[in-house]
Amino acid sequence: MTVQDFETAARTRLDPVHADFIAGGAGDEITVRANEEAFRRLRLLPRVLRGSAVRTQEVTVAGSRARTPVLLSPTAFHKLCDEEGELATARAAAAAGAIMIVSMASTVAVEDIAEAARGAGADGAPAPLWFQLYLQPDLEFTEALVRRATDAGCTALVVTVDSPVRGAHERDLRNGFLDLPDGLRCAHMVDPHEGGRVRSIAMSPEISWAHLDWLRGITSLPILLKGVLHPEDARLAVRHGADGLLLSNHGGRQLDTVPATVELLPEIRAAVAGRVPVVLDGGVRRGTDVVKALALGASAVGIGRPVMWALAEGGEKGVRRLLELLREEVDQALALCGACGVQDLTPDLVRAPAWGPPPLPLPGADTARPGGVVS
Ligand SMILES: Cc1cc2nc3c(=O)[nH]c(=O)nc-3n(C[C@H](O)[C@H](O)[C@H](O)COP(=O)(O)O)c2cc1C
Ligand SMILES: CCCCC(=O)C(=O)O
Repeated sequence: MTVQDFETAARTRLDPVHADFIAGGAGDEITVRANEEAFRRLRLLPRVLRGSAVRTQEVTVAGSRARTPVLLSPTAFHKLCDEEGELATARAAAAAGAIMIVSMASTVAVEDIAEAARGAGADGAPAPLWFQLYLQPDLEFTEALVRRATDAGCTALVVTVDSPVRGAHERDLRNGFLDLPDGLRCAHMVDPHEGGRVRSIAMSPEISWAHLDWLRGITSLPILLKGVLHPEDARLAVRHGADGLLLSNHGGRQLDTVPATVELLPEIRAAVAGRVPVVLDGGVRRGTDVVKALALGASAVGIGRPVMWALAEGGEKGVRRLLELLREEVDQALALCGACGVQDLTPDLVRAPAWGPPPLPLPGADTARPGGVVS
């Protein structure tokens, strides 16, 4: 019945160590909880008598058209949840017309995921696939991977920039979950030049804006930055040619105690001033969460853990059901808000507690947003 039900069901099927890997976050998991709590604290203020009989959920983000504003954020290791792994996920996403962001740490290669998605797209239309990248200090390797994703038909790159080092996942440390089980590997990290040796993904503190400039120079695909939280970095991202932001705190898995993403959305939107789309992920569990984020200016929202739970609970069918459920809930919320589609969702439909920017103005920041009503 609900997105949260998938977690309960999945836990009866998953190795508890793997369930902890999925559910867990960094440190005290303060940010993990904050993401969901922030959505619960927001209130919707609907409009009436607007004639909202015909409703659509279509969106276009960074040039990719989708039948739903809910996209699949990149999550690693789908074969922990289902034998078919990312193939099952891709078929379900394609059937729903949802954008799937393939993780660089996927257990199936992007070429095979693309083929599965092509076979399952509704109305013969290819479902958009994006590719998530951790920029590797080995630029030759990174460039080869970008080519692979491009040749496989991915229509955007999502560069994760919140991981100069890996977050401290204490559940995994306690459980001794430090490596993939035998037989599973990161499909993109197998090096054909080195006899099939599997490289590890480097989370590298040396990565800087210069690397982004380099990436901008080698690809014409749209580039979205995932994990920008500071408004000044949002401005810098635009200046460095980013085509969009995925406003994310990695589901609370990197720096603990950062704010909930939906709390930051108005500030980040103000910083980019409409120049690039902002997608949000973190804690989206209900159709009303989707509507709140869209009303506050997100172009789409991503879900991470729910996809893993649904995959563990019912494979491809599970993920299909998850996406259907969210479609139904979003449709219901749109109707009740008097909206025919995403374009009708405006900030006045949301009442927010007084979050607001820090007490001292940021240099150059737009500080004209008082607490209270978001407008
Ligand atoms: C099990 C798991 C694996 C993840 N793997 C990746 C990854 O490979 N790359 C990445 O950029 N983000 C990764 N993330 C973060 C997600 O893309 C996303 O930001 C987060 O899960 C959204 O929050 P939610 O789980 O509350 O929906 C992962 C998250 C989880 C839970
Ligand atoms: C190298 C795997 C990265 C997975 C990840 O990003 C996460 O677990 O949050």
